[in-house]
Amino acid sequence: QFPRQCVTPEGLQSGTCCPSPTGLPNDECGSSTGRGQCVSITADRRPHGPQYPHDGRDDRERWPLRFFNRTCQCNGNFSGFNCGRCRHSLTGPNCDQRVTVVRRNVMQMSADEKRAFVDALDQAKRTVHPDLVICTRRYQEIFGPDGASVQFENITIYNYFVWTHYYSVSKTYMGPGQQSFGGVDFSHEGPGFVTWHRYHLLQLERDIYFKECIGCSFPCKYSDWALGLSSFKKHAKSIIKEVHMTHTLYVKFSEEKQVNFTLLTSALQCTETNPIRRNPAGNVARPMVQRLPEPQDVIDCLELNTFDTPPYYSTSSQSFRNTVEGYSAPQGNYDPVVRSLHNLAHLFLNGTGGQTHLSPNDPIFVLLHTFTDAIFDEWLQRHTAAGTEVYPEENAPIGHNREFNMVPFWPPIRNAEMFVAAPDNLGYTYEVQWPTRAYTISEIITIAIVAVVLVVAVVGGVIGCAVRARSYRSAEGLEPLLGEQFRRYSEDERHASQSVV
Ligand SMILES: O=C(O)c1cc2cc(O)c(O)cc2[nH]1
Ligand SMILES: [Cu+2]
Repeated sequence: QFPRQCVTPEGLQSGTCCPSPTGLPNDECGSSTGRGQCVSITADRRPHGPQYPHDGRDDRERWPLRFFNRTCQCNGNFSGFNCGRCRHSLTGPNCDQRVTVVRRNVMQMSADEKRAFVDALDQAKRTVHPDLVICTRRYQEIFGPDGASVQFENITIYNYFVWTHYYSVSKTYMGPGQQSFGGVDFSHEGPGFVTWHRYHLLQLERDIYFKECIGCSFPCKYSDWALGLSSFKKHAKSIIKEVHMTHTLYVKFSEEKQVNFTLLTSALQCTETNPIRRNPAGNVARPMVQRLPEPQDVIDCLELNTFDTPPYYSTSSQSFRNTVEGYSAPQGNYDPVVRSLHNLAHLFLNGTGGQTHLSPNDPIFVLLHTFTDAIFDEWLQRHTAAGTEVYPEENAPIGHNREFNMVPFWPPIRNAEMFVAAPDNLGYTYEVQWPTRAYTISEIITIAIVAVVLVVAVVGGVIGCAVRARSYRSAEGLEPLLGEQFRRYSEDERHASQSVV
């Protein structure tokens, strides 16, 4: 989560992480070429919700101040931990060329395209992250006994994707012999769910194409998990087939053993032991999660106009966020036994993909979350007036306030920065055919009545005209012509006027 250059004992003691993109002296954050400068980090101070009552205990509070308090602030179109990259949607040596990538349905890709996608993920599983390393201890323990070493490790690009999710959901360590506190989640059960997972995917996309070049991209793919189980047999392009596609990946991944992180002691232990498990058909003991969401669920959820509602938690009702996350019914009403949309898609997998601390290990996570992000983006676009002010500024669960820096990303990035329509601001669009609402019975009846009335009116009008035209034509033979009438009238008038004179 921090740049390799910054995690030296001196770097951590100084609290400053402002590397140079060129490696030259006096060029922190590329300041010599005007790319950026080193500044103090601001972290959200607003109150968080009551779910987390242990302030002061967790390294992730007011992220990332426990580790660093100075970072690069990049100018103009530059971005990245050392201002050596471009902002999302820009590319080129001067970051002045716009790029937009299209995130497509994995089922509509050719076999070659699918293979390229799988290979890219597979390579990400084996390639060490070029910039970032992870801490394997709590802050208190990161300095070795000699003070000259620190506890950080290299990690591969895909495993970094797994680890960031794990770190964001892990429990708060409460001290030796004490049970960890589980009522904390920096990426789920709050408004930050959509913004956190959006950045998570963007970061994977960028890391896979870490050597930025014009025309290079690795757009995430999605799978439409809202096809519904009933559609499985009907749809040749069903999610089951796509599950098979990722099974290839699954085999490759399992050969290398999976990362399984467990917080057993104070240390963040990481062991690559378990294979990915996925067993949708074996969900028999859990009838509630034996189905997938239906297209109608997506339609209903997109019709919720309020982004989030107090308490901005997994108990919120009539909240678009809590509905797409899947803690309320698709129509928005909270029900503790309901699992819908995104959560239902996770739980349906019945295995690795259904457990928050492990789920990104299964690469289907990328497809699942890309579709979730597509729904979020569609909501943002349908609610174009939804500026960041509709995102709660305070009293959301810890980590979820609008200005909170999302844990554990580096450089610091606030929830608000991801609450923007992707095509204009983040350089990607979705190719999705959104389902449309079927008419209700009463609407069908209304439409039928209106149609009948219209037909009657039109037919009546036509008949009326025809009758009138006919009677007019038949009267033509009896009545004098207008010219004649006029002539006779004029003659009468002339006689009258002559008699007056
Ligand atoms: O129980 C749930 O609703 C549930 C499981 C699960 C796993 C996961 O990785 C998520 O991101 C969410 C989630 N919800
Ligand atoms: Cu998820």
